[in-house]
Amino acid sequence: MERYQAVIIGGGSAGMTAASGMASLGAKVALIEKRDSLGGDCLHFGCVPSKALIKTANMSHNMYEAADLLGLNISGTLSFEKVKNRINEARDTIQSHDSSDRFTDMGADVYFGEASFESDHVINISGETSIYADKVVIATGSKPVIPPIDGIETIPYVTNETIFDLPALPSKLGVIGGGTVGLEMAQAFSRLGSEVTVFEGSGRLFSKEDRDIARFMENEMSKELNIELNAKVINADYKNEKSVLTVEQKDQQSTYEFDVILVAAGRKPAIDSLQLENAGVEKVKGFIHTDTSFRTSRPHIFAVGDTINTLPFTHAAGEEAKTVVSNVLFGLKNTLDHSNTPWVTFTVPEVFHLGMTEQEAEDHNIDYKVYRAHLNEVDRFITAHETRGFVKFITDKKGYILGAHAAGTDAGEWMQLAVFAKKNKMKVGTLSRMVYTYPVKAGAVQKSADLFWREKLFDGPIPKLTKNFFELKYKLSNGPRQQEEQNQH
Ligand SMILES: Cc1cc2nc3c(=O)[nH]c(=O)nc-3n(C[C@H](O)[C@H](O)[C@H](O)COP(=O)(O)OP(=O)(O)OC[C@H]3O[C@@H](n4cnc5c(N)ncnc54)[C@H](O)[C@@H]3O)c2cc1C
Ligand SMILES: NC(=O)c1ccc[n+]([C@@H]2O[C@H](COP(=O)([O-])OP(=O)(O)OC[C@H]3O[C@@H](n4cnc5c(N)ncnc54)[C@H](O)[C@@H]3O)[C@@H](O)[C@H]2O)c1
Repeated sequence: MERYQAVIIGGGSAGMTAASGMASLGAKVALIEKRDSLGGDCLHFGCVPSKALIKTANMSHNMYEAADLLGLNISGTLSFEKVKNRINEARDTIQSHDSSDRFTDMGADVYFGEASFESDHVINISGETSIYADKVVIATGSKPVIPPIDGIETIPYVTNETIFDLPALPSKLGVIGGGTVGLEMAQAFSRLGSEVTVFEGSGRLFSKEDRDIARFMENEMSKELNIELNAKVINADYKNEKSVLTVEQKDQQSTYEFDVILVAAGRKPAIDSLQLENAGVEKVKGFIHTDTSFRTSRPHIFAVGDTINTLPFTHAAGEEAKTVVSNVLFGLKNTLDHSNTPWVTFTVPEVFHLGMTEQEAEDHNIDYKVYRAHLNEVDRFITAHETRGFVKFITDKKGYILGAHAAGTDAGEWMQLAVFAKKNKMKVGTLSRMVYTYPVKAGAVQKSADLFWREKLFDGPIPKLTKNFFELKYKLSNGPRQQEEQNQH
């Protein structure tokens, strides 16, 4: 049996990062992936195709909006095949960076097949090969949750794993779940021309966001989508090639008919086929349980990415995998603090999230301050006619950044500044004390940070003191001159 110093299960964002780190340090490493190529959910069915779709949908939407504004005529029908080509081109380009050859060149052995634990040190691959692992990293990601709706199995619903393969643009799309996947997809399809209805079981959208951002975004989304809140889908049926959903809302039942249903009701760790019980790895609430150094209940087995209950994002998975490299190879206990890990929801406007929301500051009884700027005060947004949105910094009473949140065009790009400042324990005022090129979108950060100094300079005792000082100075310099003038007369 081949023996490895580390075996990584799952060739997605986390697994590839861990494998390349360990192989680059010279360890004997195996990477196992159940699909026939590396890249994981992010590349094949997640971030990459969704962001390519969103960009294409926004291009089409903006073109119609511009034509309307500038008096142009646009004719023709959108080719969904061409939309898919753009998605596939993006995916193929990134896939080429994630080829198995790259890992083989680094010295890792790549196995394609489904891994499961035979024992705590022996991993079986598709019932064919078994390999021995001194240490194991589980990085098998997550999969969509299919809610227990009566008849759901009778309708040809899609998930993020199949929506990018639809043969045609649906004219009516129903989305079950108004979370990140649901809203990003719903808006993109709406912007391509589908009529989209989102059914959200809870009473609000953007529930993990700061309340002001969530309220603002809910309003923005309602301009383009039919949003049904507190909506419980209780039945699904397939009639005359249409999916019919029965929805309960405020004790009333209504039926809706769609060409396509997207199920976007959350995700769960993809760990069922691993046979964790053979290795003695414990789970809590369906996630693999780890300590802060990503060790599971078996200290030689580690878990990272979407399999554990941290932040379910590609960049979080990557950082966890980087942290685990030295823990696996050198027995260290490095930890990772996700309080400085941001996330972005790629709707229009985009939503940026870093750290504490105002409600979390309240809940923790923190004496906090809010510095807020609206995009309609920022020249770059005014010139682009993109003034919808705002920035909100939450700080402690001295001005140290606890959280930073924004909604606005490209917020995910220009708010990145806040991550640097927070990670380096800076006060919000520091973001004001640097020169911003005029006019840039990051001017919104400067505008909110300026308020820190404005408050210090103009709301405290300083204006009174300076007023007294200038009055005195004026008197002193004017007194002798007036006397001189009188003497001359
Ligand atoms: C539609 C959508 C859009 C998203 N957009 C973003 C975004 O814009 N930004 C962002 O940060 N995050 C985004 N995410 C989340 C992101 O995709 C995940 O957080 C990230 O992929 C998690 O990485 P991972 O390595 O843990 O899992 P994955 O990338 O899913 O990798 C797990 C790998 O393990 C393999 N595997 C599973 N079981 C086995 C087994 N038994 N044996 C061998 N291999 C196995 C799988 O085939 C897969 O390749 C999005 C998710 C979705 C669904
Ligand atoms: N831009 C990004 O970084 C990005 C994009 C997409 C996904 N993701 C990641 O993927 C994860 C999963 O996304 P998601 O949208 O699938 O999950 P989610 O947890 O964000 O949202 C699921 C939503 O579905 C609702 N829901 C659940 N069951 C329902 C039912 N039966 N009827 C109606 N509503 C129901 C929930 O109330 C929730 O609002 C996210 O947490 C996010 O981390 C990230």
